[in-house]
Order: sequence, then C-alpha cells, then structure tokens
Amino acid sequence: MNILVINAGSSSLKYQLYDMRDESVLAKGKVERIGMDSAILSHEPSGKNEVREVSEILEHTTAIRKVLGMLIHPEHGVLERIEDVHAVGHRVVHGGEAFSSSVIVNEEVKSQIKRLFDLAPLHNPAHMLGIQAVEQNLPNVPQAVVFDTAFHQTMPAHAFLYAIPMVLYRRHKIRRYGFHGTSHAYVSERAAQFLGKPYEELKIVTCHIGNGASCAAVMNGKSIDTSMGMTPLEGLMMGTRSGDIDPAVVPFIMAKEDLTVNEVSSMLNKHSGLLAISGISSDMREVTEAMQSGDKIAGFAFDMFTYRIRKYIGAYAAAMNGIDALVFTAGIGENSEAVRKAVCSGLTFLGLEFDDERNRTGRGQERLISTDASKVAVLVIPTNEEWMIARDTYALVSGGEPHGIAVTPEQVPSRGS
Ligand SMILES: Nc1ncnc2c1ncn2[C@@H]1O[C@H](COP(=O)(O)OP(=O)(O)O)[C@@H](O)[C@H]1O
Ligand SMILES: CC(=O)OP(=O)(O)O
Ligand SMILES: [Mg+2]
Repeated sequence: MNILVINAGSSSLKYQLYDMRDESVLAKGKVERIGMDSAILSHEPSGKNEVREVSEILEHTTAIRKVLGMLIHPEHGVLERIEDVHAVGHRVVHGGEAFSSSVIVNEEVKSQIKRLFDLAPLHNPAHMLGIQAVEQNLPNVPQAVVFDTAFHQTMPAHAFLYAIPMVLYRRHKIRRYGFHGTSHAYVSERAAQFLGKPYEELKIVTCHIGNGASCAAVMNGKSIDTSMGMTPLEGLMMGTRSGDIDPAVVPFIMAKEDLTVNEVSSMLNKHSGLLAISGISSDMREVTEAMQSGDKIAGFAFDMFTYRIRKYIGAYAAAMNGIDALVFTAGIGENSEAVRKAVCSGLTFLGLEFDDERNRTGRGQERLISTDASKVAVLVIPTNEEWMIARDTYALVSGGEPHGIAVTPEQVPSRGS
C-alpha cells in the first residue's frame, strides 16, 4: 500500500510517499515560502536527483496540485498513475477535545475540523484545503487525519486550565491544548531510545523550533505541559507570532489603534515575532545572517527569541523537578547551531555542559551535543511527523488501531451544579 502524507504547515507543505510494505520512502519533498513571492518546490524521488522549481505559489491548493503532478512526472515521478496513491494521511493541527487519536476522514470529521478554524486560523483552513484538493484529484482514496493536539491530551487539568471563570471551559472548552504533539511524541521517544533508557522513566524537555515553535515537558512518556495554548499563538516567540503577551495589551491596542478583532488577531499571528522585532524577516536564516554581518537589531531579535526558549526550559525543569534530556528539533532546532548554543548558554545551573564541536558537526543526524559528563543530555533529533502519520493512516485504512493512547482529558474539579 502506498500512502501519501501531507504536512501543511503555516508557511510550508511537506510530503512523503511511503510504500508501507517495507515503510520505505518512495519520494519526499516540500514546498517552502508559500504565500511569499518565490515559492520553492523541492522534490526528492528516491534514488534520483533532487529537482527544484521556483514559482509563485500563493496557497496550499496549488501546492498540492503541483506535488501530485511531480509524483507522476515522466522524468522525476515515482508512480505510473496517480491511482497508485492508495491512501492519504494529513497532519491536522487542532483536534480540540473531540479527537484524542487519529481518525478516517468523513463528513462529520470535516465539519469538526471546520468548527475549529477559529482556534487555529493559520493551520486548520490550510489542512481543509489539502483534504479537499485530494478529494478532487483522488476521488475514492481514503484519507486519515492525525492531530497535533492528541499527544498533549494527557496534561493534568492544573496545566491545561486557564485561571479564568470555569464556566468558559465548560461552555466553550477554552483551555490549553498544545500543538506539535506528533513531533514532541516522536522526538521524546527517539531520545529515550538514543540514550538507551526507558522512556517511562525520563524527564525530557522537547523544543520544536520551526516557523511555529513550542516546548513540551514530557515526563515518564507523557506530555505534562506545553507552551502553546488554546491556539498555536501562546508561548515562545515565533516567525510571525508574538507568543506570550499580557492579555490586557489586546483590548488596549484595539482601543488605541482602533483595530477590529480580526485585525488584532492578524497582527499577533502574522505580523509579530521575529519578523516584527528584526524588521527583516520571519526566516531565522535571514535574521542570523544579518546578525552575523553586524546588524544590531537582528541580533536583538535573535536574543529575544532564544531567551524565551531558555525561560521555558527553566520552567519545565521546575515542573518536573529536573531534566534528564533536552531535545532540539524542527527547522530551526535541527539546523541552527547558533540558536542551540544561545539557548543552552545560561543553563549550566542544571548541570548542563554544552559541547561546541558536537553542536557544529553531524547535521541531519540524531546526535548528542552535550559533553559525556553533562547531567542533562542535549540532543538534536530530526523530527519525523510524516512517518508517524503514515503509520496511523496505514493502521486505520487497514481496519486497525492508531498508535498512541486515546485518552479522555482529566476531569476538572467541580463544586457540583
Ligand atoms: N540552516 C538553518 N539555519 C537557521 N534556521 C533554519 C535553517 N534551515 C531552516 N531554518 C528555519 O526553519 C524555519 C522553518 O521551520 P519548519 O520546521 O520547516 O517550519 P514550519 O513547519 O512551521 O513551516 C524557518 O524559520 C527557517 O529559517
Ligand atoms: C502548530 C504550529 O504552529 O504548526 P507549524 O509549526 O507547522 O506552523
Ligand atoms: Mg512544522
């Protein structure tokens, strides 16, 4: 069975085509800089050379059409006919409390995902476009969805509730959900395997630092806290998202600048973060290059970005009463030696000893970047959300159970009605 996995991020769309007989990857690729003037489609057919195409791709529907075209391309394709795609698995960012494990797409699931648009405005609409584009291009092919929120459903109520009137949780399910769960689950489990220690006995902080960024505290194999909240806006400073902000700032700016709800939401989601502070770009590569050529404001944005990550690591060390392992993953976490070094400087109080040489070498590999004597093992683990999605999609379309634990959220205490 061939399974196409689609991971539509806020600015990128990654895909991998798996042959599930041996879980081999037939082709993979990504479309980057969606919505910017020059999008790049990089397609890597297994055993052949990578192909790159630069064109204007303004939204995800066009991106998926280009990807399907590439899979059956006479020269660069890996399939004879598009019907050789037997199932499609999608990453879906927000599953709310409705979904604590992966499911097959049907009309009801689509309406639930649509109901969650408000809570993940940069993501769920993109996923829906992806699901619809597949329906149009590959009618009758089963599709499954794997939720970013599912892994965090084990959080205790004291971590997922906000200190606002309880009625708002009961009525509207306002709470912390957390995101990037497929990635936090994958890299934390891989970290335990890498260290040769039982996953169920480790305290791990995972830092998924991409265009969207979040940290998670994974204790004894379960997420017990994470930095993103009801939406993927809370927590760390990100490419274009503000992360944590005093909620009083929102009505204040709305009044002073005469902004509507949509305008203020767009400001915090799309015009803040690295982009706003650096005044250069939301892309960490460009900000780092500017900093390294002496741009002081880019350096300031970089420092703010890494300071916030360090603060969360400290918070989660307190939440778990220690850390055994610290894991970096995603676009920035895997590729930016400068970000990893800056985050880890100032964590010596945890007994963490960073190894500069290990940090500089071995790109693309799972590896240790702390010294052998360090009390905290610092690791770089390339994430593999796609493989997790392929595995669940395969299980579901074959009539089996998805991986992971389907949990009911912890009951919130109540004084009765
Ligand atoms: N070599 C690199 N150095 C620094 N940042 C990098 C590097 N390669 C990629 N990135 C950054 O990774 C981010 C995108 O990460 P990614 O995980 O793909 O995000 P998303 O899935 O949210 O679109 C961008 O900010 C990009 O600049
Ligand atoms: C949830 C989220 O922020 O996803 P991404 O990092 O793909 O933008
Ligand atoms: Mg991502």
